[in-house]
Amino acid sequence: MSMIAAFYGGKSILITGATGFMGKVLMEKLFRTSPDLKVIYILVRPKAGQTLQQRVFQILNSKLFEKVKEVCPNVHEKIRAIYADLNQNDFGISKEDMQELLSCTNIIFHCAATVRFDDTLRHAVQLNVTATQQLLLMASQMPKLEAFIHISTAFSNCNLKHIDEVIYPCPVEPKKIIDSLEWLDDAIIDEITPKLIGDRPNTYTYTKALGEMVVQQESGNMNIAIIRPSIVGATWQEPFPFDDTYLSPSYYLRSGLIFCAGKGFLRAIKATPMAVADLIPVDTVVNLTLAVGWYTAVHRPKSTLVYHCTSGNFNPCNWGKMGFQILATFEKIPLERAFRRPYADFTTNNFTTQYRNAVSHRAPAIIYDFYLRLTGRKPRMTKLMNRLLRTVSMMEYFVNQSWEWSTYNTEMLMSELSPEDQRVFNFDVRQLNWLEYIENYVLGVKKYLLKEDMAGIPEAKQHLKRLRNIHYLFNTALFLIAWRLLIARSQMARNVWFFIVSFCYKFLSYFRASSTLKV
Ligand SMILES: CCCCCCCCCCCCCCCCCCCC(=O)SCCNC(=O)CCNC(=O)[C@H](O)C(C)(C)COP(=O)(O)OP(=O)(O)OC[C@H]1O[C@@H](n2cnc3c(N)ncnc32)[C@H](O)[C@@H]1OP(=O)(O)O
Ligand SMILES: NC(=O)C1=CN([C@@H]2O[C@H](COP(=O)(O)OP(=O)(O)OC[C@H]3O[C@@H](n4cnc5c(N)ncnc54)[C@H](OP(=O)(O)O)[C@@H]3O)[C@@H](O)[C@H]2O)C=CC1
Repeated sequence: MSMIAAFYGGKSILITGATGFMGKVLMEKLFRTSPDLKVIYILVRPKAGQTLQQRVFQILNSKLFEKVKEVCPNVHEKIRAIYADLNQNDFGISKEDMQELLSCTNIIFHCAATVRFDDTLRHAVQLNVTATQQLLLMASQMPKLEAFIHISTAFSNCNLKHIDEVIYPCPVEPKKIIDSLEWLDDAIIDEITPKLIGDRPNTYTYTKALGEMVVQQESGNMNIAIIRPSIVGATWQEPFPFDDTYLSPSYYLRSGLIFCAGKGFLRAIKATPMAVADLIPVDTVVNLTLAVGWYTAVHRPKSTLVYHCTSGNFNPCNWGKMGFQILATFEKIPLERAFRRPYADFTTNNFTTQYRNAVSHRAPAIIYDFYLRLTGRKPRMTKLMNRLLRTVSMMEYFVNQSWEWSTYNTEMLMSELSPEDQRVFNFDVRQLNWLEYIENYVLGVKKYLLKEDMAGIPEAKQHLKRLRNIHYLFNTALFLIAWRLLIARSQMARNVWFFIVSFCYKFLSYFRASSTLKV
């Protein structure tokens, strides 16, 4: 019997960010392994014209929850969606709901955040720092609270090369930042943002570091733990390999890029092939999170423990290997109607990157838009390409260096688990087979995101052959035009040309004469 699963039985659990990438997988695992839990409160806001109930309905009816419905048929009765907007004071939660949350909650998993790299400092602080502070204040008034688990990121201290499982101080106190944002106007905030974030690449990593400081400062006598996952990717094993049925900004930077590589939109990136690609499957992160929730509540460590949830030190994979495997999979199972043949050119040089962007990305987009215009359609490729290149430039920081995360606490926790818990809540990434994982990822993009049928593979392969022929034809035509222009202008080029032509002529004459002799 799993001790962790039993621990969550009968518990009232509060999850923020339950509609997000990680939150959904966390909820799914909780229901699947502890169907006798009492209730999961989720703090949700209406979004994209959908009410809270519609959002919950959509989640429960997604493929992700298929297995849950078998083991927990009354799952819809056990989810209690509470209106909450983390940007508002007291999250805009009604008095009755707040009363219920305060008096019943046993465990909190705080997943909500803005994960966008391009968010303004004001918004990122509001969500990743102020909201965390408010939630801790709420938690401190919960008499039945057993553990508060805060999800941070392994990149909160990405300005360091070696990162320990400790909370590092930031030069400016979070409280001072929160206070000053109240009276500073947006233009001034934009101006001081680069100075504040210092050697971090974006507001996301900076505000996640501030969030950790807030957790430390406001922990009081609560049992708190922090989890720092690296780059969270699709599921590895559970509930089934690869799930990406979620709409979230993380999608754009994972499956979105794989999609662009498969379609041939993205053919070159500035990335260091030997740098570690510290991807971690979302089910691994969720398993560790649930194990940490149990350990923190039951063992009540004296201080706030930080757990790194990374793959690099256990089972490293580098960007070169990842790119190669993505391409190898697209060779076997190509996407339908690709724009160009998939190709991955990794370069670390700025000039080559600029050149590649111009020749491999922008020029084909412009030519294609010209074709669309000619055929009376709306051009769209250049806009798409600019957006893609902007995204790729934002990830350059993360794909051109490696970090070293210590994992003492994570390893300690692993050793504390019973063999059954190690199996049910497996977070040992040493068992991960990267080639298989990446292949499933690519397959998932094709099957679940693009909803492409495997029966279309022969046609997709034919299409790639046509693209290759067009590519050869185009390059030959380009070469001949360039050569023709050169011959018209340079005597030396003409001499070389005559030399080649006469050489070929002599060779052919010799070949014809010798074959006549044989006959
Ligand atoms: C040469 C080829 C080589 C092969 C390529 C290899 C690819 C390898 C894949 C591995 C990924 C590598 C990751 C790099 C390192 C990241 C390090 C991360 C560290 C962290 O802690 S990350 C924390 C999480 N944060 C993120 O992951 C990034 C967050 N995302 C963003 O900040 C923004 O998305 C971004 C990147 C700034 C782009 O912004 P924008 O251009 O504004 O686009 P949107 O996000 O608004 O979305 C675009 C568009 O797509 C729609 N969308 C989103 N999800 C889905 C979905 N699941 N299905 C369908 N459509 C989706 C979204 O609604 C938008 O549509 P619109 O109609 O509104 O335009
Ligand atoms: N994805 C990754 O690669 C990594 C993620 N992390 C951390 O993991 C956690 C979860 O990330 P992930 O699931 O990817 O993020 P998502 O963007 O997928 O989900 C964010 C969640 O926060 C909610 N949220 C955002 N703003 C508000 C608001 N104003 N009020 C109420 N809810 C709000 C979203 O709700 P809504 O659906 O309404 O927008 C959504 O449920 C975050 O703390 C992140 O920092 C750490 C490392 C890597």
